[in-house]
Amino acid sequence: MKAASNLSSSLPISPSHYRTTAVFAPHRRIASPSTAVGDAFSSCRTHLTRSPHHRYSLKLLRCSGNSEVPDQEMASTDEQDPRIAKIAKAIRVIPDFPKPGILFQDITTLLLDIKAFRDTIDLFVERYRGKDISVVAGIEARGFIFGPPIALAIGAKFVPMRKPKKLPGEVISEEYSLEYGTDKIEMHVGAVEAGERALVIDDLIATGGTLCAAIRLLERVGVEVVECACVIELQGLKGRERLGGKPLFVLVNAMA
Ligand SMILES: O=P(O)(O)OC[C@H]1O[C@H](OP(=O)(O)OP(=O)(O)O)[C@H](O)[C@@H]1O
Ligand SMILES: Nc1ncnc2[nH]cnc12
Repeated sequence: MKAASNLSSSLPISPSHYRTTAVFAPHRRIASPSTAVGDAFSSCRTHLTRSPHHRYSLKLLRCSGNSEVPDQEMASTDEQDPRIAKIAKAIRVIPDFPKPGILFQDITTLLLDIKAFRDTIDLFVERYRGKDISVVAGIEARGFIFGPPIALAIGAKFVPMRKPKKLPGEVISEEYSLEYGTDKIEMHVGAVEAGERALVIDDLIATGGTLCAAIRLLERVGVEVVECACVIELQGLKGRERLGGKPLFVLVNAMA
């Protein structure tokens, strides 16, 4: 198998696409967020800039719930979890896929890098273990890759949230808007019970429409969505703002 470090060095991208941002939990409290869960889960955002020569420089942003204190230089990089940079580096960026103008964040290369993949799961597990979460709801398709190992590790069940007409049993569905038109996600009736605490997981947040629909679907049946978690957040699309104040935890920030 090709070494992970070589995967990203062969990326067909121009230097202007190399800027990536990593967000991580340094396991300490920073600011006091307004949401109960935000206090327990306050997180720290680092901006990680990859030069054409694959060197990284780091800047720290403070982040609590959905609000940030922008651009504080880090005094030192000691607080940076070293796993984050390697995860960011293992994600391949393909320009003009699936259509011109889209910078596609390809997590399949992260899955080839055993250490980076394991670190990705571990970072989420470290954050959510012991938080009384009984449901990990994963969004089709790439949320199915990250959700199950997290669910098993924290002792929660995994509930797939699927595209329409894929689930064989009785479903409830929630529609959401796309750039052009609408889409739907569905969940089996009876998969969750009112009063359960859920984590919603996906690989990536772009406009936030998908996560927003997942939150609505779970809340309609009385489930408390504790937090949403993604490996990647596309900056500039304001997906976070669509989550109605629900906390969002991401590992890597990338350019849309
Ligand atoms: O924040 P949003 O604008 O809603 O976009 C994010 C969603 O888009 C991607 O899935 P996609 O719809 O491409 O489906 P796939 O995972 O089945 O390929 C991604 O995996 C998220 O689920
Ligand atoms: N730029 C992107 N890369 C990967 N998945 C996406 N889903 C929506 N936008 C995406």
